[in-house]
Amino acid sequence: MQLTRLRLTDFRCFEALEINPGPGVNVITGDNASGKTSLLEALYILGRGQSFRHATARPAVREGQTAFTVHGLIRSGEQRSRQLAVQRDRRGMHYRCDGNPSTTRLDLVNAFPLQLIDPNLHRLLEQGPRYRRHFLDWGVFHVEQAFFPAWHRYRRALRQRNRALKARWAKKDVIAWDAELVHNAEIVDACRRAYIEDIRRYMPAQAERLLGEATIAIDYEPGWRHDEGFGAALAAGLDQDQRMGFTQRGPHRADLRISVAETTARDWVSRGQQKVLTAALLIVQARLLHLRRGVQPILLVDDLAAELGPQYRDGLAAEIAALGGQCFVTFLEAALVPAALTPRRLFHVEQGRVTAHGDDAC
Ligand SMILES: Nc1ncnc2c1ncn2[C@@H]1O[C@H](COP(=O)(O)OP(=O)(O)OP(=O)(O)O)[C@@H](O)[C@H]1O
Repeated sequence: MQLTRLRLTDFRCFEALEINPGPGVNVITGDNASGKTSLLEALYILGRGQSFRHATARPAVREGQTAFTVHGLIRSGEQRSRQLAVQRDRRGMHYRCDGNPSTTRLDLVNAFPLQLIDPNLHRLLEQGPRYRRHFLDWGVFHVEQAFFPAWHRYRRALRQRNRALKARWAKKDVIAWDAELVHNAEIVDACRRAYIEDIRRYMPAQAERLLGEATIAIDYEPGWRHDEGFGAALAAGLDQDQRMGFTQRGPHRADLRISVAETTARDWVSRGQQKVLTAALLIVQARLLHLRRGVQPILLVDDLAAELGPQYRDGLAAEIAALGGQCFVTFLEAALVPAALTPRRLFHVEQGRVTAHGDDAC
């Protein structure tokens, strides 16, 4: 998988920009506030249909304008290139794949799998379960075919059940959704378990290489008590659900407990180590996607050098390079780029303009 062209219009500090990234390592350099993270944000929007900086992509519209567009040309193996486009205007987000409007951002997610390693990575370990579910489900979505349809049906049934609970409908109207919930929850749960098994298989070696510590435990909490089936858990929680007005158990409450040397990761490791541990998890996900689907996701790495000493920085750089896929890595200046990430193409950003250097740079 390779992004061969990126075109931006009125995106943050970029009025109009076109770059042709190279196949392997693409390094983006520039002073503070020059636009490096904005470039990664544009790529992220192309692959996820949303920003990683804000809840909405609206702040990314260039000041004084009403809309931005991000266009990308993607080449995947021998297949023909695909064109992806995202526009944000006053009415909201619009997605196009190969010129056809798309009502959901899932077409982008499918067509352009990408992972982000940024200075906020530690949230995965430190903050609420939402971040860990997001991490888990990105991988499960790409690798386990049965996951998404079941997850979609589960969420639809959950919305209906919660509506019935909120409106204080009779018990029979609430439990009318339980069979649909249980059927789909079991599929979602089985997909997540299978995926976690794969992560557990590859994580110790990855963590050993990056952190010098292989005793990593990843415990999966499905969202209800392990010793009972989901149907029984829903029945047991019905009275409480009625009091609270929503469904409290289920795969929508799943979480991961990540421990290092038998201590919860967020208590064990420094900020730098948290960054490396989380990066190790994302790198394992990228490897799994390649192994299981033959797809090399694109890696976006913002400010690799932040909070990392030379040992971790060089180790992480070597692992990113060893993945062999396309990556975009930002640095304040070229002198800070670790040897392992010698770029195929280097983009220098200055005041909303980009100059390219490297093989066939244009
Ligand atoms: N909607 C917008 N319209 C115009 N300019 C914007 C908009 N949003 C942000 N900017 C400007 O774009 C510039 C790029 O910011 P960005 O965060 O991408 O820089 P950076 O190179 O990653 O910096 P750092 O190294 O400090 O993280 C900043 O000067 C910012 O003020």
